[in-house]
Amino acid sequence: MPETLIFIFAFVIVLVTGVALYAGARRKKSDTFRLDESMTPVLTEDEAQALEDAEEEVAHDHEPGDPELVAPAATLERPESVQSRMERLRARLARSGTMGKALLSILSRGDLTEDDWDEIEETLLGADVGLEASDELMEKLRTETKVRGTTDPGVVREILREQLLALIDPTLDRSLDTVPGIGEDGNHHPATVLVVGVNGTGKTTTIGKLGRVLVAQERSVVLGAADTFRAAAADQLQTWGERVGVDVVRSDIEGADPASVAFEAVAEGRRREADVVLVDTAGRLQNKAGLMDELGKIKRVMEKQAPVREVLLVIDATTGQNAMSQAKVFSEVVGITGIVLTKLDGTAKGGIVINVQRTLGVPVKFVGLGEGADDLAPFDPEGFVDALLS
Ligand SMILES: Nc1nc2c(ncn2[C@@H]2O[C@H](COP(=O)(O)OP(=O)(O)OP(=O)(O)O)[C@@H](O)[C@H]2O)c(=O)[nH]1
Repeated sequence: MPETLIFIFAFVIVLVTGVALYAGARRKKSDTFRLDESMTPVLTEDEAQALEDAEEEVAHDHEPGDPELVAPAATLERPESVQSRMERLRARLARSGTMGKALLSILSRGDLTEDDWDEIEETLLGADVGLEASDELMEKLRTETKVRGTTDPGVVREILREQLLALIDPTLDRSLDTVPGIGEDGNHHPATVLVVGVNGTGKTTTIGKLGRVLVAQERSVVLGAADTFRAAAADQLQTWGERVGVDVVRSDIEGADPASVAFEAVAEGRRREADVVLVDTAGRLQNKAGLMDELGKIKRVMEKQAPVREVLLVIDATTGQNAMSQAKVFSEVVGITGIVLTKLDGTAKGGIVINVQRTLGVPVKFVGLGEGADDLAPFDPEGFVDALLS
């Protein structure tokens, strides 16, 4: 009899545990849960004060429409490795390089006349290299071709390669700082990346693609949809996240405070000890003061949680001079640490790489080379120059 009782008791325990585990697993797979007080980590006194200040600043009330965390769906894609995408995208880079081939053909004529040099200048300006960099390059080419005194295509190619590479500066640090750290308070600080730029340049797409690069490198990522100006931008970001299992912090209210979403995204990154938090922004160029207020507030509020390690400016390579003036405004309102040049697949004006770097004094770190999910690659100066001259 006691054996029967023990058996019934054990059976009931197994049954109850099984039901609890099943319910937990279901919740994990499909819940979209709202951030609430119970998820706030234990904080030091200073930190609690800092969070309180930040929360005041973003009028953080946890009302309907406040930022919420959206978990990804179950079926995941495997993003392409960085090495493989660089090999695949090399041919697309060559399309932006008609400039290289045109220069080679003029320089190989030998005994260049002033008309030939005018043609070289036109080619450089036409490829968006910019006046200052074009003058500098022509000066170097004049000297080098004279010193080496040859029209041998191999030597001319070598001279042009050296000089283009010098202008792009292979010594610049093009890495993206994505290593998390521990703050002075002893808490986990994810590496946070703020992405800015004019609407339509490809910010949301770039964040989605960048998330995939990081997932391919086995980093844990949280996305923040702080482009609350356009509701579809958050949906778009969520779709990118869902494809590779990355969570998105977003608000359902169009026009919600973007700083509040950015704050919650970094807070969530801290809570789950994520490696990287990528934050999307709206970047309407209504006026410089408005932009400065908005981006300044977003950055300030994020920094209450963890230092903003990178501010990436996304520029559309097909918009030429317009892109340059937008870039200047953004770099004046928020310190830029790197440039992402998108749509390089859609232009023959690859010279903009040189122009934008010189104008802003920060390196191009990534290039967008198509609308495909893995059509983003780290910028490699040597590969770029070789593609221009191939
Ligand atoms: N060909 C090509 N298209 C790109 C590239 N990057 C982005 N796009 C396209 O550019 C368009 C705009 O991209 P979004 O990511 O929505 O731009 P956004 O800057 O976030 O725009 P807002 O949300 O309005 O601020 C989309 O159709 C993208 O597919 C690229 O490298 N090459």
